[in-house]
Amino acid sequence: MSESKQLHLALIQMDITIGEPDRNFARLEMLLQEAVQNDPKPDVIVFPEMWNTGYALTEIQQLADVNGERTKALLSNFAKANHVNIIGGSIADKKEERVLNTIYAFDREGAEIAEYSKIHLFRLMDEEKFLHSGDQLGRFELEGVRAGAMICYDIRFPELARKLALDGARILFVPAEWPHPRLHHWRTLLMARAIENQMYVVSCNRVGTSGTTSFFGHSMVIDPWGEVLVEGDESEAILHATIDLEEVVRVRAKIPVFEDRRPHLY
Ligand SMILES: NC(=O)CCC(=O)C(=O)O
Repeated sequence: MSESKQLHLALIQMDITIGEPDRNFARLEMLLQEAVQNDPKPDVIVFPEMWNTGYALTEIQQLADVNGERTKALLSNFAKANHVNIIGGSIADKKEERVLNTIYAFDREGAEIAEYSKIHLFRLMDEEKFLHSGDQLGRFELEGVRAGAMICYDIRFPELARKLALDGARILFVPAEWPHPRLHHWRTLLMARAIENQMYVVSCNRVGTSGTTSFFGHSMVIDPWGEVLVEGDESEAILHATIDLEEVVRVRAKIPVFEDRRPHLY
């Protein structure tokens, strides 16, 4: 029987004010302080996609965080001061003249453990007109366990999640700004990624509205058997769940999907 490896998670399902990074930084700092007051204290905190600017794409060149410096300073300092891992949602960050949609993650000592820029840009929200796509996978180690990161629209690409799982990921983080009317797609795709890869999926979606677009939250933690451990509604909230990463090993032993694959046929 394997030992358990528990992690307490906090998902900050926040509203985002479009085009106002100062307000969003202030709001996030307040919610981070609230998240670490929970009993049990979280081991990992996660938040949504593009939380610094929202989809202010026509002004994104001016608003994006240059080299992610402001974001990295806040998240690294907070992680170290509170001895907590942070999977920092994603931000609009500017590298030279290019704006990307990037996750920065930090360990309990405040050291950067991951940087992943969204690979698949979402045309329905004009991302491809204003953003550049990343060209690296979101692979990293969290508390000695392999983990993966994808951003929002990326979850429509099962090959990407499978690649991360084949590389050993036991937990997949998914920050998002996923709006109505596609709640059914959001829930089904996240559950499929968890069940088919027999891994934890930790998704954090924003709430609130931007113009005529309304974001539904429904952040979820899904276990490797496909059970939903926690799910938000449409209001701002900090969601908590405790996971046991050894459950991935148990589920993979019960139905050995990874041993039964026959990739030479497909
Ligand atoms: N921000 C996004 O990538 C949104 C993706 C989305 O809404 C979808 O349906 O896919």
